[in-house]
Amino acid sequence: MTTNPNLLTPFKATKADVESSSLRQISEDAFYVINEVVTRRLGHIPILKGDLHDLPYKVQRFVAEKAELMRPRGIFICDGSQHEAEQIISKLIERGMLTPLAAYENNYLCRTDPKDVARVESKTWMVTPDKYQTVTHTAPGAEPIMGHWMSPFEFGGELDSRFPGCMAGRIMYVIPFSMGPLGSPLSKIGIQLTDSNYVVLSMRIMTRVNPDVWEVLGNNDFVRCIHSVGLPRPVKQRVINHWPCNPERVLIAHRPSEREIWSFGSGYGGNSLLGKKCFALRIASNIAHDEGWLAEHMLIMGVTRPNGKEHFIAAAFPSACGKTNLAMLEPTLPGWKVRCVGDDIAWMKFGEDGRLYAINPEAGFFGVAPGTSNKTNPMAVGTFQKNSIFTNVAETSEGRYYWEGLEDEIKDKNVEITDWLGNPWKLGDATPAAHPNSRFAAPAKQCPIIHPDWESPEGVPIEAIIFGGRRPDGVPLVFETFGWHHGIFTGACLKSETTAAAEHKGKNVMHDPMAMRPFMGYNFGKYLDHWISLEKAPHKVPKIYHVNWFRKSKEGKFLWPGFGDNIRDTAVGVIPSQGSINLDGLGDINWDELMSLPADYWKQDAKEVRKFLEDQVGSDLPNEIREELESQEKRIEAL
Ligand SMILES: Nc1nc2c(ncn2[C@@H]2O[C@H](COP(=O)(O)OP(=O)(O)OP(=O)(O)O)[C@@H](O)[C@H]2O)c(=O)[nH]1
Ligand SMILES: O=C([O-])CC(=O)C(=O)O
Ligand SMILES: [Mn+2]
Repeated sequence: MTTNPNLLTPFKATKADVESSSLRQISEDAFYVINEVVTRRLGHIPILKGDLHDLPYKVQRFVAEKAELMRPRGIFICDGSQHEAEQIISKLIERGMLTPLAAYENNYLCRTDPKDVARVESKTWMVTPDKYQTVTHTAPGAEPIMGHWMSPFEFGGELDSRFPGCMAGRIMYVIPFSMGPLGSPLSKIGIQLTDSNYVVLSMRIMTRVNPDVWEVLGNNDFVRCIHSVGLPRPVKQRVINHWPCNPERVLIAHRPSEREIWSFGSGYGGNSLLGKKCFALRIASNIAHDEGWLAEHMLIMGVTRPNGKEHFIAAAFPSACGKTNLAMLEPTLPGWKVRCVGDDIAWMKFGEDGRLYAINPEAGFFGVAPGTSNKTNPMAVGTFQKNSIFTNVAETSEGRYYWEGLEDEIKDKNVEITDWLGNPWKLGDATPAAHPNSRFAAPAKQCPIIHPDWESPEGVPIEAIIFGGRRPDGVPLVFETFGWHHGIFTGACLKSETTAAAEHKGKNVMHDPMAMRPFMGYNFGKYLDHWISLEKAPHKVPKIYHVNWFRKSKEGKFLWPGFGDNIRDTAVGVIPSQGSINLDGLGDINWDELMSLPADYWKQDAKEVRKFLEDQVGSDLPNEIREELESQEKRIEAL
């Protein structure tokens, strides 16, 4: 394990920190009398499992001070074992929070409170002393969309009104986890405290939870993850579906320089599994900036060509825009093979040989359920046949999961279905059976096409980066960018239709630069500078492409079959000409409509892109990107 010097910086209290009682920490002096302090701080709180005094001192201190703050009825130190999971699962089945899906081995259904179904972007914050560490110098009147800043002072108040006593009557679980293979030079360790059993079970699938973490960690620093469902006992409001949460009081806040995450009020995936978006993207992008690497919202896949040569690709699409599906694609073209390394997050660092190496920091897939079927994504289906948790899907009376897209896989059309809300449901009903953002959490190692090197400590070498989104109009199926700067510019201009992955209503095409808009951990202008700075000797930067599987005809139909057909022969040139992409077996493809560049559309788009960059990145826009903007405008003007 290499030690990140930034993680070792002792806690520096600002004035606001000192004023916030939630942030008060055991002083460095107390460190040396830790046993005594830990014991005093814990007072009467019993340790239900594990021995706190066996853990590294910094962990003891963290656990003790947060237990003193949140006052759980007991502390449970997780070991991540199967036995531990089984104990928790049987308790939750008894309580009615989990339903076994009897048709499979060790698969469970969980229904949340219907108010807690997706990430809450409006309540997700970066807390930095200087506002411009988080957001760019936007034009007057423009509200920054990349990065959501809160001052430490305000944050102190928000914490104090939520966390003291918030775990009363509940157990505080201590989850040691590694993002990335334990001990890899690219991996990082976090400790999550949580009062949610669902989080414990899901973190076991999504990260590496293991007592070896304590040894690898030693006395180094770790990412501090504090999570509470925000409903201390005795509970005053009605708990729906045995899913405690506090939607009115949700807060997901990050202190990047302290490598600390505070999440309150939601039990849902991206808000509560703090290793994922909070750590592996928002905090890690800060660490990556300081250490010269990249933490991105990207899948990682290996594509083997008929000649036997394998190429690794990383691809960034916004939430619910097809990463899981592309990462596990089964090519319809004979002789091609895809193997999956990761489906959501890539940590990438240039190696000494100048190549860009990527690891998947996660250990599982937290994938969108609707639309996933044996027809569209048989490899995902193969992955979640056992040991998986399904959240907010429907179930059949035969003990199977059900969601939109599985209509053709139901053998008995009269089977009884219960929808995600727990109501009887039949095929053809107007309401959806599953929530559109319902998800499966499944261990990556169960994926039939998981890459043999997916846990390789040094990662896999990336040759190409793809950006993409849901663009119903104007944007061709695929194009290659002119080079590193033009590729970054293209990524910065990424747009996509909003989806059910967050609280946005309806389908609006929205900017989602680098597919990172909800996950930006620091100033987006500095982020672009960082990307630009990576092109230097001996780095061999990957080629950058843009794809759009989601273009629609005037009749509103997808022009491209998608899924398994998303891989075709290599395109030569910027936009491939007809005939250069193998379309065998695809039936009627309207090539001209799929690949056209409608001049009016692009002229309009160019104006909008300039306004977006000027408003949103303002004076932080790197010159290199401004130059790309100007050249692109000239090319579009000449269309
Ligand atoms: N038409 C069409 N739909 C697709 C395609 N790929 C994925 N989808 C659908 O888009 C939805 C989301 O796809 P995912 O692959 O789960 O998206 P993701 O990017 O991994 O999403 P996050 O986990 O939210 O980051 C699912 O309903 C898919 O069935 C495609 O090539 N064409
Ligand atoms: O964070 C989540 O809940 C799931 C996810 O991958 C995303 O939204 O991009
Ligand atoms: Mn995602």
